[in-house]
Amino acid sequence: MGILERIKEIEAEMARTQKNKATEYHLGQLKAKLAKLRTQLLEPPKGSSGAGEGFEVTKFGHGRVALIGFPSVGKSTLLTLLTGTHSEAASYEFTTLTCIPGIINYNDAKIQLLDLPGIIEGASEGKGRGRQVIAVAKSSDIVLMVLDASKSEGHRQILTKELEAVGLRLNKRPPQIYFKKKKTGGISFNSTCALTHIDEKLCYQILHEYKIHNAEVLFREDATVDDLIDVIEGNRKYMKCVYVYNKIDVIGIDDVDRLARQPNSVVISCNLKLNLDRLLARMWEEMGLVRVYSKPQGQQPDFTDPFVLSTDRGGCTVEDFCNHIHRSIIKDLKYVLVWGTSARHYPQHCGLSHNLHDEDVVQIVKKKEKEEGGRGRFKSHTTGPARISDREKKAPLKT
Ligand SMILES: Nc1nc2c(ncn2[C@@H]2O[C@H](COP(=O)(O)OP(=O)(O)OP(=O)(O)O)[C@@H](O)[C@H]2O)c(=O)[nH]1
Ligand SMILES: [K+]
Ligand SMILES: [Mg+2]
Repeated sequence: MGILERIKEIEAEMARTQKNKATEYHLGQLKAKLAKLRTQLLEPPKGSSGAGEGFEVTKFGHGRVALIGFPSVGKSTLLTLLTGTHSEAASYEFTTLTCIPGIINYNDAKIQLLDLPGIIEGASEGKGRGRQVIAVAKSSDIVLMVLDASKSEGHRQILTKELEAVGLRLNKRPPQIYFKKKKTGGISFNSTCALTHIDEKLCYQILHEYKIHNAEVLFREDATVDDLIDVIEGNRKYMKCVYVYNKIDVIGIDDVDRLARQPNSVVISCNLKLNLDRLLARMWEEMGLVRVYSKPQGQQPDFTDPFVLSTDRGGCTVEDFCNHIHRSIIKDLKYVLVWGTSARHYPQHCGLSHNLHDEDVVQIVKKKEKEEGGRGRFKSHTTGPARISDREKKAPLKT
């Protein structure tokens, strides 16, 4: 029997099993079996790179955003509007058949936006180009789930389920479960709080399903069986997702209002170019990018050309910033001077572990160099965090 048939069989068995205390262990075991099969399904066929023809797009810019949605919700129309790169749009389904990249210039950063074919229910099991599309989504920093505001609200759940089936977790944080495989010693099971979804026996049973007989498990929250399986599998990807309801031009104002109030949602109309600026701002927020402007001694920082750091990729400390410029900088570094919201006073002398904020200005002071005086626009006696205003960015920084 193939993997897909076995998945179907287990799903059918789960559907006909009543949920109660007596079936809890059996259902837990089925969940673990299902998760194992889905992981197997994700392994690329032997001899292939995994991406598939038309989907191998090189990463570009400071971040990558994927457009995921059912066919004809307006993904290509949106890409064309936001990036200026033309992607064919039409009223028939599956107009887009490959991955089409475009670039958004926002806040002096470059963000790669990817248009993708529409996906449908069953995509995670290989329907349509579902597997390739989801692989691209996984390679992104955030997902924009594009939905047709005039269609069923169930679409959001269907797509979320498809993405979850391949190990994507949207707008969730990893479960607070410590898990470590051991060579000997059996299973040690502990928790720091009361557990209402799982007990020692069920935990053992799931570990047994994975043929794990020696391990340390510590629950730091009231987690579920699904959470435990996620931690054991260890291959889950936790991503931010913004739900983008397009085509609000064809629905009533009450419905627009209701959709706009859903969590993590933005309502737009590509046809009327409505609310696209809000969508970009939201995308920027979720990406958590940090722009740092480098200030050479005695000169103005270049406010048009930031170094862009990311908490998810690499981190945002002074050390990360230095390494971003050049690996050799750290060995000659004495300290850095920081202006911006991360500084307690201007300029603050900071070491490698200092966390930088978006729009900070940093001057590197090398071991031999003399530091710059505290005079000028960002005075050293300035107290409290303050954003460097747009006006200050434009005005010359006296040094
Ligand atoms: N009323 C309305 N129609 C829109 C809007 N945006 C896009 N459309 C229309 O929706 C249809 C589908 O648009 P596409 O951009 O091709 O959608 P898609 O999601 O890329 O579709 P596939 O590539 O087939 O998955 C086209 O006829 C668009 O003109 C909108 O804001 N309002
Ligand atoms: K279409
Ligand atoms: Mg399209």
